[in-house]
Amino acid sequence: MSEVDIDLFSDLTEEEVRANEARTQHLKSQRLESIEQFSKDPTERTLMQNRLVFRHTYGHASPPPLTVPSLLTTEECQDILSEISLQNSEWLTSRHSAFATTDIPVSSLPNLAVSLPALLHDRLLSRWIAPQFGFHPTRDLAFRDLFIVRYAHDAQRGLQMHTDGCLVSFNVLLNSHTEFEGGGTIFEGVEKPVQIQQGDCVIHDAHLQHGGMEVSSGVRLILVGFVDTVDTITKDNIGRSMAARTM
Ligand SMILES: O=C(O)CCC(=O)C(=O)O
Ligand SMILES: [Fe+2]
Repeated sequence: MSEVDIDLFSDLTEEEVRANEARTQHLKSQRLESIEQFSKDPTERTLMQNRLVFRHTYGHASPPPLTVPSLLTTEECQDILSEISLQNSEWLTSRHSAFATTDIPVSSLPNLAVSLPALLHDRLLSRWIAPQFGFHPTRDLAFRDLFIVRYAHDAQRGLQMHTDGCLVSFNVLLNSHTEFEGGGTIFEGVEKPVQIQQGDCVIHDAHLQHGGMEVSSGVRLILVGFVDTVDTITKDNIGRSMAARTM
């Protein structure tokens, strides 16, 4: 074949389209066959198997959001908020590129950077998120990001509909619901916004479209977490630090 015969932009022939479809179908059924042979118990499967089962189960339809009441006590919520005032932390608006929140990363708060992820790992990842989504309670999951978000009637009021770049997301209301009007999390397919009490937590599949309902008065403060499998978080962190070194 001469160079002029190669047209990268030509449409595939009907035969090639059929062959591609058959290959995709074959891969799908191979994947399904191997998933069916996995143990039904997530603690007996590997991390990669658990991830495959998660994708297979929720790839086409997300489960409805789940509310965990009183994940944090009122005192614990207040301690988190006092730490922000104590550190005189600056609210950032450029950490999440596409759907930016006004936020502070927990990693920048010295008295919470280690203790809060540890507490949430135990109380939320192991007890709720791992069993709910088919992961090993202690081995598989970690936080890709953990941050405190501020919505206010005279600043950022809400957040448009989006999906998060992780497997599972959650938010915990940190201040009292009496300190604002409106607010809550809107989910595709859920009629009313999910409005929780101080310390309660809403967990959801990160691919379920959701957004922050605008506050019409006052201030709403939430703790947001993006949860993923430890292997992908480690890989992305290595990639990021290598990119930083070559800059
Ligand atoms: O405001 C909320 O309830 C949702 C926040 C959120 O989805 C996010 O920060 O990614
Ligand atoms: Fe989100």
